[in-house]
Amino acid sequence: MTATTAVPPARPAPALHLDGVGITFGDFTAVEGVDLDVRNGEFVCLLGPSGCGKSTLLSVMAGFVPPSDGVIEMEGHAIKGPCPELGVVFQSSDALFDWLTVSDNIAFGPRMRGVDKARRAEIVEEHLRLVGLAQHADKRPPQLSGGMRQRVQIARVLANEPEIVLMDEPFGALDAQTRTVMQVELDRIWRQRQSTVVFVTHDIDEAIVLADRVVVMTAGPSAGIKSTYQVDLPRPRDVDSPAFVELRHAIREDITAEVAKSLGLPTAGTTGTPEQEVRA
Ligand SMILES: Nc1ncnc2c1ncn2[C@@H]1O[C@H](COP(=O)(O)OP(=O)(O)OP(=O)(O)O)[C@@H](O)[C@H]1O
Repeated sequence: MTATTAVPPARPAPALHLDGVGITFGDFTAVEGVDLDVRNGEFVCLLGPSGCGKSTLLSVMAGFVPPSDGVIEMEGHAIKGPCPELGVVFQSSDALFDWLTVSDNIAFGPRMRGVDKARRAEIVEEHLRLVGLAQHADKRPPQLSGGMRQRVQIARVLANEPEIVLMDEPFGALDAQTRTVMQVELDRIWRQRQSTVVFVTHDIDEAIVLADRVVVMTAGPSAGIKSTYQVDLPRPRDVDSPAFVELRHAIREDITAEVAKSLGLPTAGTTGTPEQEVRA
């Protein structure tokens, strides 16, 4: 007779795993001791005071900069540099090729990967539809508005079918109305694609509208994770709902405390405690 032992199914490695990540520039420590797991299909927003190290942390996740300390892995493998599995959307749409049409900008990545012409045409059509730019396929980026250019950038990144999309304040340069529309659009696109997203912003409402989890960073230097908020509100989110307003208030207090600390001001009346987990 043979004895059998039930083996629990292996848990898939997180999409992104950061363990004790630190980033220094010379003798300046920008980020220190960051532990963070991002699940597959999760939308995580990194929020924090200006200059705390959000973009720096994102650059490390993108493989642009190696961490000075700690480990960073994608699906269980060390990130050694930029790779097609990691798509990056920047704040400015300067990364677009102004001399190419919208279609050709979207087709660029697949062409570089050797995708044949017929399949490229399908990818372009699908992504033009996804970002609502089918009517503008033959225009060039300078002929588009800021919001449209950002949608081209998003389409171009998604056309490469990255496992993880890293976004560094992609709507930061847009006016308030366009920004709100883009947040709704991105929420819709993400729900359709269910990609893993890490999104940097300093806009609290933007983070709550988009995220499954909001990660609030401490003020630098040596910035780390102050608190995380699991956002379980139904999508699309109602910015005027009591739960949204309450969460906005809690996060604002958290960040205000960090800004005050960095300016050497008193922080009485704030709620933040290190690494707290809050559900909304
Ligand atoms: N290449 C570099 N050399 C030296 N210091 C740097 C470098 N890049 C970033 N820093 C410093 O690291 C800190 C974090 O910068 P970072 O741009 O990541 O902040 P941030 O949170 O994204 O800011 P913001 O919200 O204003 O965009 C800042 O003090 C910045 O001056």
